[in-house]
Amino acid sequence: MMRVILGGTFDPIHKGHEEALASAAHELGAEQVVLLPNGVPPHRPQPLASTAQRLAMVELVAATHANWSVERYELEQQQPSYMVKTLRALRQRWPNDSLVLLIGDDALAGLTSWYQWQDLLTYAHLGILRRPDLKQPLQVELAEYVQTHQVEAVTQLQQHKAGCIYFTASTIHPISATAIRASVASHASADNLLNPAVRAYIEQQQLYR
Ligand SMILES: Nc1ncnc2c1ncn2[C@@H]1O[C@H](COP(=O)(O)OP(=O)(O)OP(=O)(O)O)[C@@H](O)[C@H]1O
Ligand SMILES: O=C(O)c1ccc[n+]([C@@H]2O[C@H](COP(=O)([O-])O)[C@@H](O)[C@H]2O)c1
Repeated sequence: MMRVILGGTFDPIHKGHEEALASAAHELGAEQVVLLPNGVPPHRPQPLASTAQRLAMVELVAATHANWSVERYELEQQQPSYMVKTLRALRQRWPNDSLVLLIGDDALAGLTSWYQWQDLLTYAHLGILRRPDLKQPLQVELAEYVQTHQVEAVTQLQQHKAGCIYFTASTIHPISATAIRASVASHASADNLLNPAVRAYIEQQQLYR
């Protein structure tokens, strides 16, 4: 069985996340889709919404798709959310599954700053979502690493449980949570960028105003 995982701050979760995830899951033939909200993001300012609110929004989105679930592991930890530690824990829980961690290619460009980044592939594959406007070349060490582990066929992700890097066909829509928070704060409409259930929740909780 294959599980695709998208980790994020989700402040809030938006259609960019939702559509990229649905399309990548379809392309890879994944049976399960896992949304992984982080607890204490190690690498960025802390979220505006509370942990409970971010979790509620992610759960509203998961509920609108068959086979999508929310993984609370990082929310239950007191320490910063280091992905390698999370994947190690998820690997113990799902020893026989193919696990594919999806990240944007902007995140890939910064991968060497992640805690123990070279161990990520011990526990999962990396599936890369492409940002068409990003033409930033990878630094040499990372480019070589990618070349060593890159596979061209989805079947290789299905046949192995971890260890491969695969560039998905799904591209990143130019939607960001930062822009959505700014729109809500200035009373501009972000309606078509959000799942309707999340839109209603933000309104009801008076978030980002
Ligand atoms: N529009 C998008 N399409 C596809 N993937 C996205 C999009 N926006 C973010 N992602 C990916 O989703 C993951 C989690 O993103 P995150 O929660 O930080 O959202 P964000 O919109 O980038 O937030 P912020 O603007 O607050 O930084 C990352 O791997 C990121 O590359
Ligand atoms: O493990 C790390 O060191 C690490 C460093 C940066 C980001 N992450 C995780 O990567 C995912 C995407 O993060 P972002 O906000 O950089 O798009 C999210 O789940 C973060 O918690 C993880």
